[in-house]
Amino acid sequence: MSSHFDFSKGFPANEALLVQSLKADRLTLAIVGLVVAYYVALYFRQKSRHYAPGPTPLPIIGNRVPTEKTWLFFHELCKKYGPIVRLNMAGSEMLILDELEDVEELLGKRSGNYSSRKQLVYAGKYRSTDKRLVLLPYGPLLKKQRAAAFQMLNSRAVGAYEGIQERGAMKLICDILKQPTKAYISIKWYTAETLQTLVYAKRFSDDGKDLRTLLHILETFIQDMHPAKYPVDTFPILDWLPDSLAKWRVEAKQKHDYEFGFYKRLLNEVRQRMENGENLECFAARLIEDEQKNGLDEVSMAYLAGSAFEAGTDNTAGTVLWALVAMLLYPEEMKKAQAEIDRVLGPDSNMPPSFKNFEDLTYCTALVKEVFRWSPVAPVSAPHLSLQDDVYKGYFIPAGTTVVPNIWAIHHNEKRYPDPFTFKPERFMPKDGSKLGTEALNEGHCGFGFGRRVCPGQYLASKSVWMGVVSLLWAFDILPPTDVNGKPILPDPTAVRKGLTAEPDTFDVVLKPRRAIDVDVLTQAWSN
Ligand code: HEM
Repeated sequence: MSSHFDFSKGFPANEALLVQSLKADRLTLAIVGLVVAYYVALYFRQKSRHYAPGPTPLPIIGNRVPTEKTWLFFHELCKKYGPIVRLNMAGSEMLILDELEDVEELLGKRSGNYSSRKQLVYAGKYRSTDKRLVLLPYGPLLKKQRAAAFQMLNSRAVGAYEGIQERGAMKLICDILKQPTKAYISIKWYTAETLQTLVYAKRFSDDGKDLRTLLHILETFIQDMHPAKYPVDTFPILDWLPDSLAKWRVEAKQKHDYEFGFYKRLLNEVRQRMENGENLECFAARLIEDEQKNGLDEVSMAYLAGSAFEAGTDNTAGTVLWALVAMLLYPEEMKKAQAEIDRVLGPDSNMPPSFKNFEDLTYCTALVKEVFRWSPVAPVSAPHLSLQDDVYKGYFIPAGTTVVPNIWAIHHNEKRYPDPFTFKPERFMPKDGSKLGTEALNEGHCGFGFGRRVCPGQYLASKSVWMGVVSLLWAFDILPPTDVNGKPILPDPTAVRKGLTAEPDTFDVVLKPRRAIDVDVLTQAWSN
């Protein structure tokens, strides 16, 4: 029997199947061969290069990183392997930096190479349609957005917002006096409303509907931007799946529609008011006026204004909340700050401190700086991404490495800050007895990040924290509740909310007025 087929006549069905499966087998073999060759080549290439030390990655998935208290996990690795640790997550390089000297060199002096961000498929591509400043890669859109933000937030410009911050802090005191059990939401209201006034020239309505929407957006966003939260951010190949098999994509797009709708509405309200002839002094109005010059489209403008609103609210409020935790655990430091306030304003003052008192409240300023150090609200900053191959201290750092500065570890480095776990404002008191200006709030710690991606809102933020904390210290004794035996119930300073940032976990606090405050007088002062 001939073993040859007549190709022109086609195959009997089972023979056709045989040929098809032979072809498929060959294809599979070729693909497997290519993949193996790729990994073998990668292995030898990596072997020939001297990478920073780190734990051995598991096959295919690489190293795993927890989504909670990531900074502690990174610090433990650095204790074992040294201050520079390399991780590999499914082929994606990551470098953990535990010491300031290395961070300053790479993210500071070499910032031309280390100022991008890794593209996050879920939070960046789908949720933010690649328009949210904090997630933008290095490039023209980032430069445009940062330049526009700089105009509103540079150290000189923020001097003009002091009145807004002072009035916001007065309202904070009134809100807590009226509803002492709702301090948490009053603090969020304070930081968010300061920003809403600056960005959109409006206050929240009494029902706080917009605040709730913003907090809802933030709650999910700080979790979504964790690079280890969604498998697609580790295995981008999953993005090839159709929507029917990628429910996460549908969900990310829904979140985009929701938040973009919200930010667009706020921007359009400003546009409408300008068209109605109102002369508005706010960031959104500047963006609308400079639309042509800035070259930003509507989505970019809505996200940029929204970014200032959202990036500022949570971190600023989180830091004020950490100050409360510190006061509960370190009552002596609280008393020293209150004694200073009473000395400067007079024990019977009926109005809270203002920025005019800043230079006389040195201990309070040192206390606020210590809060930034003791419990940084952004413990691993926002990771940077390198653009080109580099060599540092003999270690090869390939292009596309995610570089994580461990701010928490830097702030708890014993050599830099002796007795680092203790809250000690004295460490920031000038040795020569000189006064501190507002710029001092941002010095001596690195809570606002590094290099070309340093927080653009840092000058506004540190002054908002100062004003909030000093006003609370003026108005209230910050006390722990007690249990049935009269024992104080103290917060755990290591308990944090889930996500890449670290707001303290829920804790109970008693805010007891320490002076007679006329709420009507104060209300009149802030509502003007
Ligand atoms: C206490 C409050 C705040 C803290 C601790 C804080 C901290 C940070 C940190 C660590 C980063 C990442 C920096 C880096 O990548 O190296 C950052 C980025 C950013 N922050 Fe803040 N921030 C605060 C308040 C604010 C405020 C009030 C605003 C706006 C009004 C703001 C706007 C931004 C923006 C837009 C980015 C992204 C910058 C970029 O990716 O280029 N932040 N912040």
